[in-house]
Amino acid sequence: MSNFYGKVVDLASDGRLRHRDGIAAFTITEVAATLTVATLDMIIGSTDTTSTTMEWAMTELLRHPNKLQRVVEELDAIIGDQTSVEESHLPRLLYLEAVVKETFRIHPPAPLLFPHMSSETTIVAGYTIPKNSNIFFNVRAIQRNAEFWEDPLRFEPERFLKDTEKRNYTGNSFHFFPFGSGRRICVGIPLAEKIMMQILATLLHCFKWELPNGRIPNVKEKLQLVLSKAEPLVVVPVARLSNLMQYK
Ligand code: HEM
Repeated sequence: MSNFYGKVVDLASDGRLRHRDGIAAFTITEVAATLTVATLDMIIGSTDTTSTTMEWAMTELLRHPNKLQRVVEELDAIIGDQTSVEESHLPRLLYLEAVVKETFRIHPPAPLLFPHMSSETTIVAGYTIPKNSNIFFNVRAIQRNAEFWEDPLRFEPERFLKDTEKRNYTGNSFHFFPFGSGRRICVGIPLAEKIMMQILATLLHCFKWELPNGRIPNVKEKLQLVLSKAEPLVVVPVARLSNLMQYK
């Protein structure tokens, strides 16, 4: 993934990045080719990951009505029913943020991150990893490991309300890193975070979500490009705001 960023890093690190008047220089062909790849990276990296996580978050909330109720109460307290969700509301939606993080913990869209390669032979926990090995980090297994997480399969957003400094997306905690870590960490984190919060807040603020025949959605997974739901979530939206102008 992301040959553009890789190319810049590689050229810079082995001194091949040309400079003109002190500014890094590329030919027009390099710019066109790398921008195409970078744009594809952005589209592939951003669409399925966010839409899948949205579906998982809704699934978990519908399976846990008391958590859903807490989100709705927070939205009502902070936004009310006379206005729509604005970007300025998002930093105050702390419980919703915890819901998003807990969703990323249990259902990381990229369960093995993206493949990495060892640049030299190294020993980790007594195992020798030869140079040029393909390495996959099983972040899904780590984030469900009972050694690091109490009752790891339970959907419990409250765990992210404590210790918020450590439990963030920076990749500095090796118990929670759905966006990867280090120099190839996802470049879209701020955007992904905002999209998730804005869309989920809007969906849950504007509508009450009902399950056809009251059927509780299951959590069966299917590994495609991302780790998605095996069966799509089917829900029925019902308007819940008294101010109908909000739906125009
Ligand atoms: C739910 C949302 C997202 C998740 C879970 C996610 C996850 C990831 C992961 C796991 C990586 C690889 C990190 C590694 O191997 O260490 C990555 C890389 C990347 N992501 Fe995302 N991503 C998301 C959204 C986005 C968005 C919104 C964009 C762009 C607008 C984006 C663009 C990229 C790019 C360009 C890379 C490659 C960075 C590099 O190789 O240097 N992603 N992402």
